[in-house]
Amino acid sequence: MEKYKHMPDEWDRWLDASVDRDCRPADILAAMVAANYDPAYAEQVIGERIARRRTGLPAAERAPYRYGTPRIRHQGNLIRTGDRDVRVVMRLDQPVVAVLDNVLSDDECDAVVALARDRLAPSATLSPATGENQVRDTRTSRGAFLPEGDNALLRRLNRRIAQITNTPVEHGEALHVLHYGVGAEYKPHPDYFDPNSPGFAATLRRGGQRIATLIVYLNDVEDAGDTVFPKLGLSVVPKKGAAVYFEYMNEEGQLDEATLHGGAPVGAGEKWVLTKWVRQDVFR
Ligand SMILES: O=C(O)CCC(=O)C(=O)O
Ligand SMILES: [Fe+2]
Repeated sequence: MEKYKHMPDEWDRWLDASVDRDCRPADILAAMVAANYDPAYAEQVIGERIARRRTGLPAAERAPYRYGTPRIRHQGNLIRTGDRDVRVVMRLDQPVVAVLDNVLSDDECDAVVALARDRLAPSATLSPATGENQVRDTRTSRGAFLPEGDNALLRRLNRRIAQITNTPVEHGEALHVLHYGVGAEYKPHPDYFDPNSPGFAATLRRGGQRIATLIVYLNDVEDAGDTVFPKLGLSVVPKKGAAVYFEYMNEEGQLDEATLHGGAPVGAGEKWVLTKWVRQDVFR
């Protein structure tokens, strides 16, 4: 039977009551999954409900995001890094999104793919409700973190990306590679962690909130697989060595929901990306 991805009023009231009684998120989730709810859907609504109870405000009633000066800086179309001239192709200011070219050379892209290929594992997502890492149909790619260690290429890329994002290198998480086969996708999501979701407390202690993301395309995709921003009607088409940058936390700690994005299903061929998520503080 098809799993439920919406809730009748009766269940809605049950969920409110369970949250009000401080039931354990894992128990609420287990009850919903036993009643045939889609697990990813259940985690999402439970996380949101707890978050709403803690802030007392639904998302629509919070203060609108205030835009400051974008972190990323360029002169003309140029971002000069220590070892490579990166080009800005497109910039949007609200939300802050930029499309960059010439971020990695073809050889660097191939070398990163070669490094990651044998380390891939099914991509997991962190449950907003329980904080567990789970494999869900919202994310059907395979991925691997690439800790820098003593790898000269990764070290160079981490430094270059820190210069592009104008953030300290220590604030970056380890580089992360994703591989999508035909039909694989990453459904729209924010990259930041809702600070009120109980499942995200542990990761938020490791360097604070995520503030910005750089996604570098490591190959040309035969068909589709765009990075989509559904609230903007924007699709960034993968191009080997190019990248999309976006930022979503300002100095006041507000989070920009307009940066919701996903990896659309790959139509033909395969898609490889390299992601850098940047934290507020030193990431440990
Ligand atoms: O594959 C994409 O285009 C999006 C990847 C993504 O959203 C991420 O790595 O956070
Ligand atoms: Fe993302």
